[in-house]
Amino acid sequence: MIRTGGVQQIARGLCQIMGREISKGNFNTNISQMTPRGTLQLPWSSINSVRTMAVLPWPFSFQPRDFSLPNSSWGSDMRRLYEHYNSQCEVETDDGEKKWGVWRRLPSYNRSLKYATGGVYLSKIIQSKARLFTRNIREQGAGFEYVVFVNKQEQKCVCVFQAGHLLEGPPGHVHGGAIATMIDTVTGTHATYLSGPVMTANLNINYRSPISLGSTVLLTCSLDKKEGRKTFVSCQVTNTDSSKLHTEATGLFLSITMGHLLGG
Ligand SMILES: CCCCCCCCCCCCCCCC(=O)SCCNC(=O)CCNC(=O)[C@H](O)C(C)(C)COP(=O)(O)OP(=O)(O)OC[C@H]1O[C@@H](n2cnc3c(N)ncnc32)[C@H](O)[C@@H]1OP(=O)(O)O
Repeated sequence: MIRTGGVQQIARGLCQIMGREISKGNFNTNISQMTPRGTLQLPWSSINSVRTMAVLPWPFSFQPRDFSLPNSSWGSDMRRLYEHYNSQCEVETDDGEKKWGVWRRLPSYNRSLKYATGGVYLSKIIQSKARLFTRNIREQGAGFEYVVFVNKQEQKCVCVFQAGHLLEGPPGHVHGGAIATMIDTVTGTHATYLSGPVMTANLNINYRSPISLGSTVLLTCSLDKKEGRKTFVSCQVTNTDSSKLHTEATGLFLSITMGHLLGG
């Protein structure tokens, strides 16, 4: 149920972007409802008093850049693994129809919900400058280059991650905080995919072997269990053929309402 004015504002804002209207009702999106073209199928059937609701564009900004698509900074490992999973995202049936495959590539933008106020600190001026932490470095290849694919059947996801030169920790190697950031991002995205909006409550990380700066690694996440509002996810960071373990982690994610994000 919509509980706060802020949530209603978001719902209205999203609908206004799309030139549609909503008066009241539920607003609980799940990124598993994204369609092949990166649009989002909102659960409009659960919204009362809604006029013409159908498939709406992903509610970030107008024609946002999708950072999960290949760019010229991607090395051969990054491209090869992207192709490996991307080729399994869509399959062609005997009668030539395109259908989802076992994997889905999740689009990635530099701003999540545009209308989140973030409480009193995120003024309208600051809000317009807010950016997703992992997507805030303009230079391609300098920071976090990554793409996430999810496999709903197996309730797992993989992230292909190429660590840029601005992520240095120990000389020539990736900073532990940058690795933790990627683990939080990918496990959090996976938990959101499985359970809807969540926040990280607990993250345990063991660093087993350093990651060379500029190299590409795989983050593989799987669902351990779901208990009420709790989603438990584990994650392994390995080299590209999974023969070497770099990092392993477990995370607890708690389902939240949109009001929790808005401070409402
Ligand atoms: C949204 C739309 C998405 C759109 C798609 C966009 C995709 C774009 C990708 C970006 C992906 C980035 C992903 C980053 C994700 C973050 O980094 S989130 C930021 C870091 N996390 C935070 O700031 C969270 C801060 N903490 C909190 O807000 C609150 O503590 C929480 C986590 C919401 C929980 O509070 P609460 O809801 O009041 O829950 P509470 O009643 O305290 O506890 C409920 C249960 O959980 C247990 N629990 C709570 N905390 C813990 C804990 N730390 N350890 C163990 N148990 C715990 C309690 O013991 C309790 O258990 P039971 O007694 O029920 O068995």
